[in-house]
Amino acid sequence: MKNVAIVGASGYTGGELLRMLSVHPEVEVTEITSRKLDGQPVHKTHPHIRDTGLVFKDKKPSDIDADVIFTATPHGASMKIVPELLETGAKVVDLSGDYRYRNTEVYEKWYGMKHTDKKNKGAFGLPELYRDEIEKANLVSNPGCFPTGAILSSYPLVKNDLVEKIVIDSKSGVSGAGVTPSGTTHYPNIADNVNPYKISAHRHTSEIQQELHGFDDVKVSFTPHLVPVNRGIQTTSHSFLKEEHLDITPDEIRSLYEEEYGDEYFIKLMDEGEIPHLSSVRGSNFVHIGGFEIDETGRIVMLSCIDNLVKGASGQAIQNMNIVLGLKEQLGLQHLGIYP
Ligand SMILES: NC(=O)C1=CN([C@@H]2O[C@H](COP(=O)(O)OP(=O)(O)OC[C@H]3O[C@@H](n4cnc5c(N)ncnc54)[C@H](OP(=O)(O)O)[C@@H]3O)[C@@H](O)[C@H]2O)C=CC1
Ligand SMILES: CC(=O)N[C@@H](CCC(=O)OP(=O)(O)O)C(=O)O
Repeated sequence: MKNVAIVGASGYTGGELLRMLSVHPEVEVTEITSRKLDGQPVHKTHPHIRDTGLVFKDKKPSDIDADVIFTATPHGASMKIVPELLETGAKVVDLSGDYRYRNTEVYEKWYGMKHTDKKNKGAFGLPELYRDEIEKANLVSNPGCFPTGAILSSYPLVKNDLVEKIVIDSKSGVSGAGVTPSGTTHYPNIADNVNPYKISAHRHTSEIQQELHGFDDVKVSFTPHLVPVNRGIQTTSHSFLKEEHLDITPDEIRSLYEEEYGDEYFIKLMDEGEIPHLSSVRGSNFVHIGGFEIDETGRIVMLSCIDNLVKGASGQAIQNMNIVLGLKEQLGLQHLGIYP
């Protein structure tokens, strides 16, 4: 058994890590930290996590003793904590945006703050693309929730150099905004509504661009929307074919996805005409990808659905932990979505 600690365990992704790790056969959560809940039993905050004996502690990072530590903390906070955690000899999986950028200047521009830890570099924790790097890493930087669905559903198109521009439109459940209530997440503003936000400059644009732009300078734009569901991200990507590829067929597009993801346990490609739904992936680490249609203007329409708290955060973080520990990648993550 390996010991696991969760820093910032009072938040939504912390709770989700606890839920999923409770049935993991090879690891045990031994420490959970919170600054404000010091001394409180876990179920007072996460009522579904019972009988663990776990109590929140307000601990200094250097006093945490575990084989793997998840930092489920906001960006800006993680980079202050992670260097000390790495010095304990633990492997760290960070859920924030702090270590996702190969170029910290891009981070500083989009997050509007100085990066205070330029020494430690994280492997980008999207296993379907970077498994080999993750395997060797001491620090894994879990991707953002929107980028996970957006990158995976567009990657085969850019890898094969087919498109010149991608316009990504995503709808997110409200748990994506974290545990702290705000005006934006207030029930009357959310219910019966669809709220576009940060319509041309959401920070995840830069993360998606980092992963997709490198291929022949494809132009990537992104707009998120809040929808009245607790969990899930539905993404529709409009990719515009290059002039020289206008004769490609939907079947040929599908074959590229089958080639890329055929062996990927967590990626399910929908049948022809089948639309992926949030209700099929909720609570699971699966990504459902569909679409594969091309309209008269040469626009490929791709669709993806994930659970933002699972494949978009804590599930993917556990997938990364499994890889780092040399365990079977699916351990503790095999359960299906809770349809309907
Ligand atoms: N929610 C989601 O769907 C996703 C979230 N993420 C990222 O994962 C991370 C955690 O997200 P989420 O669980 O939703 O966030 P929450 O806001 O729900 O929880 C974060 C927790 O971090 C602790 N915290 C806040 N500030 C600090 C600080 N300065 N130092 C130490 N601890 C601090 C708080 O605990 P306390 O006050 O008790 O100490 C808080 O409960 C964030 O970086 C987020 O951007 C990534 C993908 C998806
Ligand atoms: C619905 C909602 O508010 N979602 C968050 C993104 C989720 C997230 O946590 O992103 P990082 O890990 O990159 O911080 C947002 O748009 O800021």
